[in-house]
Amino acid sequence: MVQVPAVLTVKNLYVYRGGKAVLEDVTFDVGKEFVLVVGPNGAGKTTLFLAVLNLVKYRGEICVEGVCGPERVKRVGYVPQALEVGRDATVWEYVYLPAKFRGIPPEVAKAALEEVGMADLADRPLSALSGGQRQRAAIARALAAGGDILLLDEPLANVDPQGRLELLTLLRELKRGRTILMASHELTLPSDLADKVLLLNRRVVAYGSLDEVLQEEVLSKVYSYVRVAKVGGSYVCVTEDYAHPH
Ligand SMILES: Nc1ncnc2c1ncn2[C@@H]1O[C@H](COP(=O)(O)OP(=O)(O)OP(=O)(O)O)[C@@H](O)[C@H]1O
Repeated sequence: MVQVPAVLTVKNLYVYRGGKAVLEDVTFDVGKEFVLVVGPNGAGKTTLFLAVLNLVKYRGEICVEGVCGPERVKRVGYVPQALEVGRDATVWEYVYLPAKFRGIPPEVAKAALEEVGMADLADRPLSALSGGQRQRAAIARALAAGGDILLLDEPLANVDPQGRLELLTLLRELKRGRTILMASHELTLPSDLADKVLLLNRRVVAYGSLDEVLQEEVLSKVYSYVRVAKVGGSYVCVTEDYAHPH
């Protein structure tokens, strides 16, 4: 695997929720690259993101270029699975609000809206957006607040095919010069999107290039049914969870 300088490092991470370990001894690092975070339901993908954001109690070390305390969060932008939005807010209000709280000038939020191709929709109420447009607005919000490390929690879920194509194009552009972790249930994605795959199931089951991890014998360690094919420029992976992932 190509070695790139680490931006985000996670070392011996443990998280307990509801009295049980949901992440155990998780260690990996990520440079300026795009990492797909996969694993069955309840594998700990969202919990990993919450720990990076300092939103759950954890044991272990999480650092952004040597900053391991809560200040590291200023570098991290988060796009949650369910977008908590007031439906009356406009795109601009939604995108600029967290940046405003951090004292970031509006120009940065404007540039973020432009980067996701939504500058012309700034005055539109969020309730009038499609699923794909909402995801793009959420990405702009995360970028505007200063996040050059982006944590995207299943951004392709509930997005129609056209929106999906637009999002994939945007994600390819965003990954230049940034660190992106994207949780996904779906493993059928263009192979040039991600640089690496982190296969989680409470622990790190595998971490490596797509060719290394998207293999039936690797994926079958956590999924009950797996078929993988490489078709044209894409991996086509069909998986089914075990009834009890742990
Ligand atoms: N607030 C909570 N209190 C207690 N346990 C929780 C809480 N939130 C999540 N969990 C548990 O933590 C484990 C990991 O959940 P998490 O949401 O991180 O997994 P995930 O991989 O993101 O799952 P999914 O793919 O279904 O979104 C699960 O067993 C879940 O039941």
